[in-house]
Amino acid sequence: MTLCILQIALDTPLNAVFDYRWVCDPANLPQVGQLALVPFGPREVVGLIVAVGTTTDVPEEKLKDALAVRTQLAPLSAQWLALAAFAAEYYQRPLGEVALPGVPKNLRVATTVALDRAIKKLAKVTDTHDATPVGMPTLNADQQAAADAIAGAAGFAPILLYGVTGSGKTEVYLQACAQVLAREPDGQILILVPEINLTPQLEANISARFPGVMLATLHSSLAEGERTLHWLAAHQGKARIVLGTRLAILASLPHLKLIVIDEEHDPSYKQQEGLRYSARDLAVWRAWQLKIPVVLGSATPSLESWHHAQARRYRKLELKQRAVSQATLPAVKLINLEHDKPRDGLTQPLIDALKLRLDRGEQSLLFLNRRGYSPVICCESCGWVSDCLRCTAFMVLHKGEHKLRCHHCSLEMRIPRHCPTCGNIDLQPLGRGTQRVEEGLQQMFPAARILRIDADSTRRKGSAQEAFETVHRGDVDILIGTQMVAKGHDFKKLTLVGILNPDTALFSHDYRASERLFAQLMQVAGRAGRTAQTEGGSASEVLIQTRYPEHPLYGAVVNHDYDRFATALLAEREQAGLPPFLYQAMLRAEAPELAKALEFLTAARDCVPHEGITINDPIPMSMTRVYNVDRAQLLVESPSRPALQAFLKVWMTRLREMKSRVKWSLEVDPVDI
Ligand SMILES: Nc1ncnc2c1ncn2[C@@H]1O[C@H](COP(=O)(O)OP(=O)(O)OP(=O)(O)O)[C@@H](O)[C@H]1O
Ligand SMILES: [Zn+2]
Repeated sequence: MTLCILQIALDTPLNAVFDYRWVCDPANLPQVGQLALVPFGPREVVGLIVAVGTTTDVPEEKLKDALAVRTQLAPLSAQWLALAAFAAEYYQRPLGEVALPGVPKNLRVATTVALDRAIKKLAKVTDTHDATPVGMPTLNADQQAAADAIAGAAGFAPILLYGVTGSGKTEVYLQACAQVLAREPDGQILILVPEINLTPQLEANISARFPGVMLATLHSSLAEGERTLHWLAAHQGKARIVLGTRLAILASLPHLKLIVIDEEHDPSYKQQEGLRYSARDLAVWRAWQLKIPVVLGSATPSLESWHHAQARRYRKLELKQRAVSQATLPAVKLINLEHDKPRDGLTQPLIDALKLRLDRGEQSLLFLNRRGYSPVICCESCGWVSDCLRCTAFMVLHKGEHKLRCHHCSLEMRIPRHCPTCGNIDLQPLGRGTQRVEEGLQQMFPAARILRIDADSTRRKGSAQEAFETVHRGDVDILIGTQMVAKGHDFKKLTLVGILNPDTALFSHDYRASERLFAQLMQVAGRAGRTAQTEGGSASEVLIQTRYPEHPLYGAVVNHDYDRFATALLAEREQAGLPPFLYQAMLRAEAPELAKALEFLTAARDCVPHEGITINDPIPMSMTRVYNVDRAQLLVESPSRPALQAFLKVWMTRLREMKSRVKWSLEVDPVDI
């Protein structure tokens, strides 16, 4: 028997790896990348073996024995470990906190029942290795050129697939996949989409196209058993295509040959808690590491990717036209709310346009990025408003449920019968959310089939998919929804899009707000007119209700002019010294009192020398209080990424040593400022 010392990474905030003793047959030495069960405090936890040695600094009497090594599972590859190590270092988190959550929960428990079951189940799947595509449509010349360029790219090749909405980017991905799978008999492909809701549509497409290929999906709403099975299928190389949301970027894919990120501009690729990573950025790093192509697809690329393409670090492939012949981009019109006063939130031109679609049996989409009935209720006699008791936010009226609800801390209360301050019984809803628009529409068009899709209407598992299927079947006349309906979906009968209240984002303090608003409007507008105009049917159009029709952002949407808008925004950013010309990190602190959070950040600001790094003053976050804690932030900036990284490393060590009771976190490349 041989005694070895296993160095193990565990999912804990402690920035360290832990040594354990393991006695085994020398023919069966544990390997780096294997999972092991170990005692940790009072618990038994599964960790990841990152080194196997013979010595340790831990005194003999303190050294504990590992309990088991999961030999039935092939080790995670050195490349996967390098990806986790990179993410840990770049985002300044302990390795274990990055690596272990990437492994399904079922494999991180004391028993191996679930693991053994999944292994057995997968052993029965026979892989035909037949990647012959079925029913591949003939691509247009631009699509074909793009697909060939992607499939033909050698080595590390970041590619921006810039194609207008409805230009058939999906077909380009599938065609490129077909070529890669045919060429690489074991090759695997990773396709990322920003929203779970987009997976069923694409999953169906991929399965129909490649019936002989095993497809695995990875997203947060899988049941644990399924997740284990799919993760394992990817890890064993059996799943040749893996389709997932951002978390899939950390999947183990031993034969990865191509990564596709659809709607690469989408903010959902950024994880906003725990390990605050950008799946898009990690994808580019992973492609670089493996020397493979990575495709970033969008009609409205992020300014970061656009900037890389302009500087020729990314290759730009363009699809200028809609894929379906005679389908054209919709005409975008601005309706000035100063002249056309809305009734139930809808102006007359929009009401007329809706009527026309109803008469012709076509679909319309109304987009309003605000759920609930109204964002606040108020008392007109004393000025009381429905503030949340725990947050700097209003409680939103949910009329159907007779409730006020805070969208930040989920506090709920019954709608007061009279004003809590002055007793006035006439409390008024102020402003309009999707439920209120839905109610108005029902009164206006009693015979129409109206469907609302937002986080409230799709709470039940599977209900979002059902709702989208109803729209695809054509059983809906007017669809009203939040950003959930804005992206990616290919609604074939839709000829009208109405955009109800986009102005608020024009005046945000966040410099990214206009980039986001522009992308969102272009995306939602892009849901209209994706098939050819039928005889006697309507030309597709988009009506935007605004108080600022002269704003250049709307002008760019009217002209479908991403190029000019992006170029102007980039020039502004360069002049103002903002990303992507500058690198940032945000330190956030939260405490029961704002003063404590600010005090911590002030101490943090001064605790290490920071030449070449700008550290701004600590400020309260714009929504200061959430769930009874006050939050403040400190922005750190540098024109050099390596300089910022070097500083962060020293700074984080120092901050951990401070052992402050204030809860704090760091976000590298923050997206919400
Ligand atoms: N070569 C082709 N011939 C005919 N139809 C096509 C072709 N390529 C794509 N299509 C069809 O065009 C429509 C739009 O394609 P797709 O949804 O891939 O667009 P997209 O570029 O991803 O758009 P978006 O950015 O808006 O999501 C789909 O209905 C698709 O089936
Ligand atoms: Zn609240």
